[in-house]
Amino acid sequence: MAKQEQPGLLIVEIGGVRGVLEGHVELLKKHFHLITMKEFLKKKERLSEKIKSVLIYECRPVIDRELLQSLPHLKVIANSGVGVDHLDLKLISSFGVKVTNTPHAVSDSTADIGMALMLASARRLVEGCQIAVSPQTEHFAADWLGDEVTGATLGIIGMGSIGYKVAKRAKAFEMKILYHNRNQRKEEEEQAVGARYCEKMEDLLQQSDFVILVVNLTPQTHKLIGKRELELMKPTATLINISRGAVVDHDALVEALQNGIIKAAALDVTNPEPLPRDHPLLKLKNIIITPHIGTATVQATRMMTEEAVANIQAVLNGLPIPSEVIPQ
Ligand SMILES: O=C(O)[C@H](O)CO
Repeated sequence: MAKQEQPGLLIVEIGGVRGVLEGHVELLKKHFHLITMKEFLKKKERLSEKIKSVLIYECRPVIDRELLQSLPHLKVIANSGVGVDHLDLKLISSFGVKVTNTPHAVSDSTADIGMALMLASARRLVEGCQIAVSPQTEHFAADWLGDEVTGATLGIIGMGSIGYKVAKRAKAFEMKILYHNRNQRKEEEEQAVGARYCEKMEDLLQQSDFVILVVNLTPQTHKLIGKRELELMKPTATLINISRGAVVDHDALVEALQNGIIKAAALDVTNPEPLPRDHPLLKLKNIIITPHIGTATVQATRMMTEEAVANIQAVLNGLPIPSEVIPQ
């Protein structure tokens, strides 16, 4: 019997910052015949009929009308990661192509980064580290004190799977938990972690010592946090962003941090990434910025690839899709 040909999976490249991790290639090869974008562009005529799925690794914007037109048998674009703001969902769906993402794989590692940023900011870890390693340091004494998160109020904006994992961690730190969700109250999660729902985001902003952003980037959440929202926050409060940079108005944030409207910020995401090297946010002392490393763990990246494979297989075999993204 002739060996059945593996379905062709188009990926951007292998390795480097845009590519599928080298360590995951074997796993993918078990299920698919891998075709890199470079190979595809060279042999478009021959390969376009063979490709049924595309794997987008992290948030690389490579899907446009021209590519979609050149893949007549494409069934699914599997996004490795939860955020799909880099994809034009309506355009993709108009080609009859499904989009999937990996919300389960990313939730623990991204929630961990949220906690890490909160703790690092509260205890001024980066400044402390600089004192400890500076050649100028003669004795270990900082002329400042940090804050404890125990007993403080954490406001979670966006109680999805990552927001809930943040809440579970915050409960273990004995924090008071508030949350706001645009559409849906999450009563089960509320009870499990003892969180209080704020129907109005304004109430959460006014009451929280730490505000963490865990929403998807959509036209509704673009610049969700601007001058007005920052002014509602306590002057002693810290803003943490682990969602997408564009959820926060950066000019308003610079102003708020410079003028003591809020105490500090800790961002794993900015707009753009990276920020231009002369951006005013990079010059402030009361900010911590990390380079979008929410999912940058061995475990999460592996699970992301596995979850993407499961999604693709479900689409190709006409089975229920574990994580389909439906255009709103
Ligand atoms: O969306 C996600 O899952 C992360 O930000 C990685 O891109």
